[in-house]
Amino acid sequence: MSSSSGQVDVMKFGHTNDISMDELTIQGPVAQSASDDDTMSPTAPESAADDVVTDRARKRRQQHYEKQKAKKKEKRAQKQAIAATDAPMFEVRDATGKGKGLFAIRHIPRGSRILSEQALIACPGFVSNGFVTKAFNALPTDKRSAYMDLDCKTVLPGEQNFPEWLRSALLPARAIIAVFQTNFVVEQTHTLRMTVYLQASRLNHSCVPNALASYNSAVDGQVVHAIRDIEPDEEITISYIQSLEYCRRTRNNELKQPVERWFFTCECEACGTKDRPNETSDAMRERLNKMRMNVYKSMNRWIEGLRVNVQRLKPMLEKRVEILRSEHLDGTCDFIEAVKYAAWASYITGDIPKALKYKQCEKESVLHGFGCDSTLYQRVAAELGRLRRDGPNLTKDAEAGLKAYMKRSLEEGKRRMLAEQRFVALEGVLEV
Ligand SMILES: C[S@@+](CC[C@H](N)C(=O)[O-])C[C@H]1O[C@@H](n2cnc3c(N)ncnc32)[C@H](O)[C@@H]1O
Repeated sequence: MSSSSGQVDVMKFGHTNDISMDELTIQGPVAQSASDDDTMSPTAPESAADDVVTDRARKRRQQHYEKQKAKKKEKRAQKQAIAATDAPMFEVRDATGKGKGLFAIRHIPRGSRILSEQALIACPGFVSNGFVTKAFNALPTDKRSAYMDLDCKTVLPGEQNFPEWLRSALLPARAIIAVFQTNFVVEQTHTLRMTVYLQASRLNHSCVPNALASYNSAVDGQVVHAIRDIEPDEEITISYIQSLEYCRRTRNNELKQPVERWFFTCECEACGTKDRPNETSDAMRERLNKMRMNVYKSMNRWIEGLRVNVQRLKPMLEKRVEILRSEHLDGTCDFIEAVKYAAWASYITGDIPKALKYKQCEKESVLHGFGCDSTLYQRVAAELGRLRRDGPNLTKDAEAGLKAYMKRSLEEGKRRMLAEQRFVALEGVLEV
C-alpha cells in the first residue's frame, strides 16, 4: 500500500519564514483603510469623516466577529468528526474474491475519521528481514497471532520449486517476512519507516476509493478518513498506487511494482472486468495522465527558472480538476494535487478570486481526507489565510517559496521510492 502513506505534496503560497509578522500587519487592513481615507473629499466636514471611519471600524469589527464565529463552528465540527472514532463504523468481513476487508456498519459522512491506529510493527529507516523478525518476536503472544492472521500473499521467487521439506523448514521465518511484504506501508515521519497495522492493513484497494489512509503525526500512526459519504455495507477502500490518473493497464502494472506482492488484478467500477473493461473511464484516465505529465514537465521547467506560459497551462489545469470530479476522484490525493496546481496557476496569473476558490477546495479536501490535526491541513489552512489576507502582494515570495518547496518534495518522493524498492527488491526477495 505504498500510496496509503498518503503524504500529499503541498506547494506554499510564499514562505512565512520570509515575511515577518510586522510586515504582514503593514499589508493588512490598517494600511488599506489609510489609502481609502485618501480618497475622501478634503472639504468634507470632520464629523462626517469621523462617522465614515466609525462606520468602517464597526463593519470591520463585525466581519472579524463573523469570521471568528465561523472558525469556531468549523473547529467544533472537526472535533466532532474526530471524536466519532469512538463509535464503531466498520467491521472486518469477507470481501468476495479479495480475502477480508473493512465494511461500513452505518452511514459514514464524508470527512469522518473511520479509524486511527498505531502500528503493530514499525521499522525505522531501511528495514531488514532480521529487524522484522526481531520486532515480531518482541510482540506479546496475542499480537503475534493477530499478525500471523493477516493476509499473506507473497510467494517468494523460486519458492514454488523448493522441495516440501525445505519449504516447511523455511516457513516460520518466511511467513513473518511474507506477511510484512503483503501489508507494509511506507510512512514519512521525521525519517522513513515501514509499518504494519492490524486494522488498516485489512483495507482493500480500489481505483475509485471512498477513503484515504495517511500517516498522522499527532496519532503517530495511520488515520483513515471517508472522502465521500459511505453507506452501510459498502466496502471501505483506499488506493494502493501512486496515481489514480493512470490508465487501467498502468494501474494494474503499478500494483505489481517494484515486484509482485499483492497478486490481484483490480476489477473495481473504473477497471471493469477482464471481459468487459470500462473503456469510458479508461479514456478519461488516459487523458488525465497526459495532463499530469504536462503539468510536471512545466513545473520542472518553472522550478529551473525557465519560461513557462502559465496562462496557457491554466485551462488545462482546470480541466483536470473537472475530469477528476467526473471520475468520482474528488478528495483523493490526485484531486488535492490538481486543485493545488489550479490554485497556483490562477495565483501566478493574477486571478486571485479563482486562486481562492481552488485553495479553499484544497483546504476542504485536505480537512476531509487528513483531518484537522494533520500538519498538512494546518499548512494549507495557513496558506489560504495568507492568500486571503495578502492576495497579489505575495507574488515574489510565493514564487520563491513554491520553487524551494517543489524541489524539496521531488527529492523526498525519490527517497521514499528508493526506500520501498530497496526493501521489496533486496531484503524481501533476494535474502530469503
Ligand atoms: C493489505 S492486504 C488487504 C487486506 C486483505 N484482503 C486481507 O484479507 O487481509 C492486500 C491483499 O488484499 C487483496 N486485495 C486488495 N485489494 C484487492 C482488490 N481490489 N481485488 C482483489 N484483491 C484485493 C490482495 O490479495 C492483496 O494481496
